[in-house]
Amino acid sequence: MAVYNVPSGVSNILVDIEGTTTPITFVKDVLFPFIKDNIKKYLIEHWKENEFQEDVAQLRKQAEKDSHLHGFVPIPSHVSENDTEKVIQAVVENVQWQMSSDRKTTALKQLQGHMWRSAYATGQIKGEVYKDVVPAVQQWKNLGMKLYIYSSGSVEAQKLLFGYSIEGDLLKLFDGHFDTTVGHKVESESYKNIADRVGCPSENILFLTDVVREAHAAKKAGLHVALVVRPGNEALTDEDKSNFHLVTSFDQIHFPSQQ
Ligand SMILES: CSCCC(=O)C(=O)COP(=O)(O)O
Ligand SMILES: [Mg+2]
Repeated sequence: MAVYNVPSGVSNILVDIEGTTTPITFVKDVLFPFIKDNIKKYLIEHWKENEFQEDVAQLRKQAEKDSHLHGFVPIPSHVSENDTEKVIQAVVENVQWQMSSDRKTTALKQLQGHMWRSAYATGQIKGEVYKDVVPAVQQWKNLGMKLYIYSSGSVEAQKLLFGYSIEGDLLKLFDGHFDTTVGHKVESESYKNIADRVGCPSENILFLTDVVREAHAAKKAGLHVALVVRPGNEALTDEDKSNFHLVTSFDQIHFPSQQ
């Protein structure tokens, strides 16, 4: 795959996680099974905590919006102590249902981030990052680039993945983090919001992602985009390949001062 020569003027880089910095298999085979295996125990242990009650309230609101979807699971109100078991079971089933179709709702992602906290802190899970990521990002930082993460995973989940990574604490590499609270990744408005938040015109931002719909949304907002092709990522059509610059490794991304 060819080198991508980034146009001059780009000073900010926005980076996706799953399929871009990190193998999809890490998310599907490590992070998600942890949630499925531990959800019930977590709900019972954290039921009385304010943070958890807020998570349930958000899941319930999402469930109300989802009532038209096939197989959706409602979460009943918790009126008395007698309801606890019934509500816990509904939350378990709702989370399992959302995860079965890899939904990216903010409510689900917030709960997942909270659940992964102890697994990372105790070393049970370490965030995977492709080998080419850290050296390239360090070079880009040396060139004066600002680096931001934009993932459907909550900001807390992002910080856990990079803070407890197989390459150590990588958080100092990033200037900020965005999740779906800024808008969904397939909507072009989200990229305009990010450009506003970082105080940089869209045309000076490069977005790196594996997902074609995200690439189109960012392009529509005026960002430069490169599609990252990693093992196990979804296959691209010929049209996708002709619409975007493609890279298989971050070291194929060259800035004018490196050329
Ligand atoms: C960084 S949290 C774990 C991954 C995750 O839950 C997710 O939804 C990743 O989506 P992305 O936008 O990074 O492709
Ligand atoms: Mg991705």
